[in-house]
Amino acid sequence: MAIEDVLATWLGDQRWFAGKGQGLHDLAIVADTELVAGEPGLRHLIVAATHGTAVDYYQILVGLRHRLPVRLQHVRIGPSGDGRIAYDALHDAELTKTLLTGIAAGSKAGPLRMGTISGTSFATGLDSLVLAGEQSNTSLVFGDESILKVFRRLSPGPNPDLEVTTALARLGSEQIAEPLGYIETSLEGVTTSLAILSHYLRLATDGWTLAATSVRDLYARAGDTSQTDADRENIHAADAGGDFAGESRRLGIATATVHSDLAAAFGTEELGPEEIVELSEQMFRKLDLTVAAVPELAKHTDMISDAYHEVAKLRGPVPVQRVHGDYHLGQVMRTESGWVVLDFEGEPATPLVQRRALSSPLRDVAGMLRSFDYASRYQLIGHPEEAALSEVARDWERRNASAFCAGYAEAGGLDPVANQVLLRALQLDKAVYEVLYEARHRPSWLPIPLDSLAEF
Ligand SMILES: Nc1ncnc2c1ncn2[C@@H]1O[C@H](COP(=O)(O)OP(=O)(O)O)[C@@H](O)[C@H]1O
Ligand SMILES: O=P(O)(O)O[C@H]1O[C@H](CO)[C@@H](O[C@H]2O[C@H](CO)[C@@H](O)[C@H](O)[C@H]2O)[C@H](O)[C@H]1O
Repeated sequence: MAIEDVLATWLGDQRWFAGKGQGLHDLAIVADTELVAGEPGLRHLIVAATHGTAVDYYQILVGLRHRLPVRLQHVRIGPSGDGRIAYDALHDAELTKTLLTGIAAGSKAGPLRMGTISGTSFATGLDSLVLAGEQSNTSLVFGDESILKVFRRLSPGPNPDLEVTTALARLGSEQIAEPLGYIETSLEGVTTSLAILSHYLRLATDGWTLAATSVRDLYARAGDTSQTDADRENIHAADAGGDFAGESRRLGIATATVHSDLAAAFGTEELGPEEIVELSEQMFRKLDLTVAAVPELAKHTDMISDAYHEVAKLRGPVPVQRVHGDYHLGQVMRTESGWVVLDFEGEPATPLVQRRALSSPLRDVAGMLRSFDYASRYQLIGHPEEAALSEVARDWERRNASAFCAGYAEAGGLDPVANQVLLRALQLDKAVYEVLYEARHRPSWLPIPLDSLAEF
C-alpha cells in the first residue's frame, strides 16, 4: 500500500480531522522534511487532504521504527514503505525533544523555521507528555515547564493565537500564558505557524472542570432522594457548596480586561448600517449551510431568523475589535492569581480571514454564555433524574451567566444587558455552529445545542 493511502486511512479517523462525515477522497504529500535520521527516525509531513470539494492541509509528525514498542502501539499509522512502521511521533518523547531544542536554538530544517519570542527563555532536554483530552490540536507538556501546541489542520497565514498572545505579552497582560517560541513554514507562499510553545500553567485548572464540579455538587444535592420533595425543590444554585458565581464574575472581569488589551493592541472600528446588514447576512448564510447538513435544526429556523432580522434593523454604530472568537469554559484556566485565557485561534472551522477580522466583543460574551448552558446540561444527558433537575440546571445557568455579564460590564466591557438584540443573535449564531460541530464530532452531545434552541 502506498504511504499516502496509509496516511489517508489514519487521518480520516483522527478526532481533529475536519472532513468528518464527508470521507477522505485523496491525500498528497506537499512537504516532507527529515528531522531525525536513523532509528527512531522523524519526518515532518504536510499533506493536502481532499474531502468533498474541500482541500485541507494537515501537519503530521511521523516517527519511524523497525519495531514499535508497546507504549507506542496505540499511535501506529501503518507500514512506511521502507520496511519500518510509521506512527504518530508526537507521542514519542525520544523524538519530541528535537522540537524543543530546535526552537531554543532557532534551527532551520528544509522549509521549517524554529525560533524563540525575544526576551524569553525556557528549559530544554525535558521529556514530553501528550495532554489528555486532545481536541482540535495536539499539545505536548515538557516537564511541567512549557507546552507545545502542535496545529493539526493548517491554514496558510499567521496563526491568530501566536499573533495575539505575542501582542498581549508586549502589553504586559496577566491574562495570557506567555508565548515562548514557535515553529513555522511557508505554505502557499505565506508564513504559516505550525506550533506554538508557551509557558505551562502548572497549578491551574480549566474553567470547564471547575464549572462541572459546581454543577455536579448541585445535582447531587437536588437529586438526593433521601430528602423530601419539598426540601429538594428548595435547593438553588446559590446555596450549593460549589457555587461558581464568584468565579463567573471574576471571569467576566478578566474577559473585559482581555478585550480592552486587544483593543489597545489591534485597534477598534465601528460597523455602519451596511456592515450591520452584512453581519446579519453572514449569520443567515451559516444557518442555511447548517440546516442543509443537520436537518434537525430546521424546526428552529423561524425563531433564529427573527433574531437575525432584528440585527439587520439595528441602528447606531456597533463597536468591533479583535476578539477571542471561540470563547468557552475549556479555554480559560483558573491560576493561583486569577483567570488566564488560552487559544486565541478562533473557531477551527472558520476561514482564517474571518477569524482575524474585527468582530463584536459580545461574540465572546455569547460564547461564554453558551458554555454555561453546556455546563448546566451535559451532566443531564441520560441522567435518571433529568426532568426533575432541569429547573435547577436553568437556575445554575442563569445565575452564572448574569454574574459573568455583571463582572464584564463592571470592568468596562460593553454592557450585555443593554445590547440584548445583538447578544441574543450572537448566542444563536454560536448555537448553530455548535449544532454542526456536535453533529460532526460528538453526535451524542447534539441534543445540547438543539434542546437549548428549543428553549430560546
Ligand atoms: N499554557 C497552558 N498551561 C496549562 N494548560 C494548558 C495550557 N495551554 C493549554 N492547556 C490545556 O490544554 C487544553 C487545550 O488547549 P487549547 O489551546 O484550547 O487547544 P485546542 O485548540 O486543541 O482546544 C486546555 O483546555 C488546557 O487544559
Ligand atoms: O476547544 P476547541 O478550539 O477545539 O473548540 C471546539 O471544541 C469545543 C469542545 O471541546 C467546542 O465547544 C463546545 O463544547 C464545550 C464543552 O465541551 C462548551 O463549553 C462550548 O460552549 C461549546 O461550544 C467548540 O465550540 C469547538 O470550536
